[in-house]
Amino acid sequence: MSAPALRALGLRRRFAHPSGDVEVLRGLELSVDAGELVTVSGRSGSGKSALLALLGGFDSPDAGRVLLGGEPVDGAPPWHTCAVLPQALGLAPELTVGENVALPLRLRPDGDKDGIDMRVSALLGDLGVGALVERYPGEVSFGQQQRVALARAVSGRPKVLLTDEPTAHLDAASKPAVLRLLRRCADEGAAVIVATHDDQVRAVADRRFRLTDGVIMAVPG
Ligand SMILES: Nc1ncnc2c1ncn2[C@@H]1O[C@H](COP(=O)(O)OP(=O)(O)OP(=O)(O)O)[C@@H](O)[C@H]1O
Repeated sequence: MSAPALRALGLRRRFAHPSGDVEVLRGLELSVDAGELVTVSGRSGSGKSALLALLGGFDSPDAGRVLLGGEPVDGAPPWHTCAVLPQALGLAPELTVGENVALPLRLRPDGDKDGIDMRVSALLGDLGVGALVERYPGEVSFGQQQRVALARAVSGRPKVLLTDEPTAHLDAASKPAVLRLLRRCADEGAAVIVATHDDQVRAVADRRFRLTDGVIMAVPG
């Protein structure tokens, strides 16, 4: 049997503050298979973003480990292995919208370079921001930037996709396309983990978790 796409084992993370340390994760366990979409909810400050930073290799746990496809994570893996959509988005301001979305495809060692433009316009079109392809991130709204950053995260067909509140700045008309894309990524074989407060995201998930007191628990749909 193949290893889960993503596994977190006994994750602990403590942050030092002058007013007292905060232990955000206290032995957290999580296992997500390829093709699954899971949500992680929890009150503001419960540690969802801290968890995604550990899963994506942008931060190191005080104890425990993260395995991607059975291999230990040591620093941020390449985009086609694990792509992250953080709340801050992280679009490159000096690249156009289209160039940002193309980046993971250009960096993918085994990628079909001929199909890049077509995939970029298809993704941006699906998300309703196709007309923005030649603009720079600073020339589009935050909600539009969020969809561009999602298109960039998924463009390289990552095995694991980590997204932090991907619907937080979207209006009702823009959201269904984002939900469809997250679902499609999982249906095409990615392990998709979404930190969210949004019931509509939870509705399209295969499994739902809640992060409370540093550990994660499954919650019914
Ligand atoms: N780099 C850091 N240094 C110190 N404290 C931190 C750091 N990152 C997070 N924290 C603290 O860890 C806790 C969890 O923060 P985190 O951003 O993970 O919460 P969250 O569940 O994602 O919240 P939200 O739903 O508001 O985005 C908070 O108390 C926060 O202040």
